[in-house]
Amino acid sequence: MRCNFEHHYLMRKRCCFLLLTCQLFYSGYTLLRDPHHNKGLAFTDKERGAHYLRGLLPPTVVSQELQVKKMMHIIRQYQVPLQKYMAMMDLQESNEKLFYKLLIDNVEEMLPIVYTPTVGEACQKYGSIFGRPQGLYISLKEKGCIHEVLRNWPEKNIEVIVVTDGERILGLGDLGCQGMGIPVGKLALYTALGGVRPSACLPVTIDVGTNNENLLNDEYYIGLRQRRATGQEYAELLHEFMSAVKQTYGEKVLIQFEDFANHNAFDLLAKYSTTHLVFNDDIQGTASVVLAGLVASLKVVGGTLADHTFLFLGAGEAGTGIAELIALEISKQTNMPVEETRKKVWLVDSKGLIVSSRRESLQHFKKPWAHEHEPVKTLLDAVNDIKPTVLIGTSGVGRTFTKEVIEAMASFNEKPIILSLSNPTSQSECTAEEAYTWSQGRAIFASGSPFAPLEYEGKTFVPGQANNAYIFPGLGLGLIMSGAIRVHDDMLLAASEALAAQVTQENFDKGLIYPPFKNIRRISAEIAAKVAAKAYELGLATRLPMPKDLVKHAESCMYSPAYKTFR
Ligand SMILES: NC(=O)C1=CN([C@@H]2O[C@H](COP(=O)(O)OP(=O)(O)OC[C@H]3O[C@@H](n4cnc5c(N)ncnc54)[C@H](OP(=O)(O)O)[C@@H]3O)[C@@H](O)[C@H]2O)C=CC1
Ligand SMILES: CC(=O)C(=O)O
Ligand SMILES: [Mg+2]
Repeated sequence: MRCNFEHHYLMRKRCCFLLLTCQLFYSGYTLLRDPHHNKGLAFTDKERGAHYLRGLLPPTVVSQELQVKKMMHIIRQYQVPLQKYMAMMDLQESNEKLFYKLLIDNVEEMLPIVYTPTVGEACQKYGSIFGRPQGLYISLKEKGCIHEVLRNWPEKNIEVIVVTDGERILGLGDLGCQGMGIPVGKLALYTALGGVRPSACLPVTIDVGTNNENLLNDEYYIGLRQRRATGQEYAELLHEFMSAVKQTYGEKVLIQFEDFANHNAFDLLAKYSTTHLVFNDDIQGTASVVLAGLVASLKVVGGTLADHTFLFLGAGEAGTGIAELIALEISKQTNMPVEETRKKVWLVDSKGLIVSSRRESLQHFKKPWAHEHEPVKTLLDAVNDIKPTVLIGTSGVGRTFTKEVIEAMASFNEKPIILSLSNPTSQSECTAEEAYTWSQGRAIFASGSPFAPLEYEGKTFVPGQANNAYIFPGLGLGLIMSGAIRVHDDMLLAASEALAAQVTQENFDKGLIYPPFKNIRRISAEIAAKVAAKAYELGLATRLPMPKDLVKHAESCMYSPAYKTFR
């Protein structure tokens, strides 16, 4: 479809006029239906009088706290997590401040609803539960006019974009256009966990089709009904998008690539990391959070990172991204070249252990991990041969850490470190219960999606959540507040260090290697401060001069969900 520029110009003029008239008569019924300003029953009598709300609300006036309490009561009555998700999305669309207040005040309870695992189910069923559209859909139909499409978005001062093409949604595969739930969910966390203003956040889904036959045959599917565009057609659409974003929002807008398939993810990151403020959360955010957990766990297992041996199940974005950051950190600590430190890390993919005899047929991101070793087919054999101290699941395939695998880990490690990172819960390589039971309570365990605390032989274990949600909100805030123009690996290391430093003895005593999410805003401020400091140190910051107290500055930048008083 071609864009008619003249028509678009006239439409924009009309919109500006409407906007002005909206501002002039921004009251009454319209005000109640504007999610950014609506306060529902919390409008005071004075506000009701001044803004033509009399009679549009029942007479009682309640506090925001009571509204949160009532909403939580309603949400807790839903038995099905997807119903809770839909209630939350309705709230976000009707009263944004109440949505964020509720999410911030009940973060541990609500994170599994707006994020993994429930967001995965929401994406699978997005077509059926689709109500009001959230985010911006850029499909092949928009080719040639993406710049104009971006201008249709109501907010102009965008600071963060989370973009997916829906091809690898969590461990659920290709969900096409229905992947939109992921950018929407991630950006809700940017605000709730990192304090970035909601109006500065833009969720985007690039729709180039889907290869998911079920969706193509689903009458409720909301995306393009065609197989995925690839090659030049794909690259051109992505390039137009990346250029249009920079043209529209400037070079300081942060673009987070999320849940792209690995055959595009690495290339997109390499291509745009020198021209845009961009990072890939699955490769880099995940690496930073896992490194933090590993550094923290050294306090329990002892030794340095270099004393450990790491084995991954899954050698894609998450696996090789984490592997590289571990190797980089060991290299920094030991002054050994990274080519040497990589030898501490082994990866298994769907064909077995990655070894030198497979080098020729390996994708480029696996080649650095093809060490000298006999071919090994199964994970169990790899565990028995390599004898890792740390086992990390990034395969996207559930229940692949079998009893035999975990028992083997526990047979040569006093405290085996076992991380099942794959999401959602159904794809986790093992459950918390399996990790603790099969290791006789000795495993140090964390998972990508949350597991409830459990008892084993009279002791309560609290499984931690190793999820990039600890990192990207603080990382993003640090980049934004320093006006950074590029993401550098040292910023990921700084974020990791800041997170590891937040784990307390009390957390360790419960078996945690991450601090609880209830303190996440303070943690994000610490991460943001360290990231911003690194941006200034590297000469990549543009907001000068550097504030004296970066943690305080980060806190002062954070969005507050408290209602404002209207005159
Ligand atoms: N906790 C967190 O914060 C995060 C978790 N994740 C999760 O990690 C998982 C993987 O994501 P990502 O790395 O991006 O995906 P990729 O598709 O890039 O990589 C998956 C890897 O797993 C391998 N694999 C698949 N099936 C098997 C199997 N049966 N046995 C051994 N290896 C297998 C693939 O092998 P091959 O290359 O041979 O096909 C590939 O190397 C997802 O479930 C995702 O949700 C991702 C990011 C963050
Ligand atoms: C957490 C995340 O980014 C993923 O599972 O893809
Ligand atoms: Mg992801």
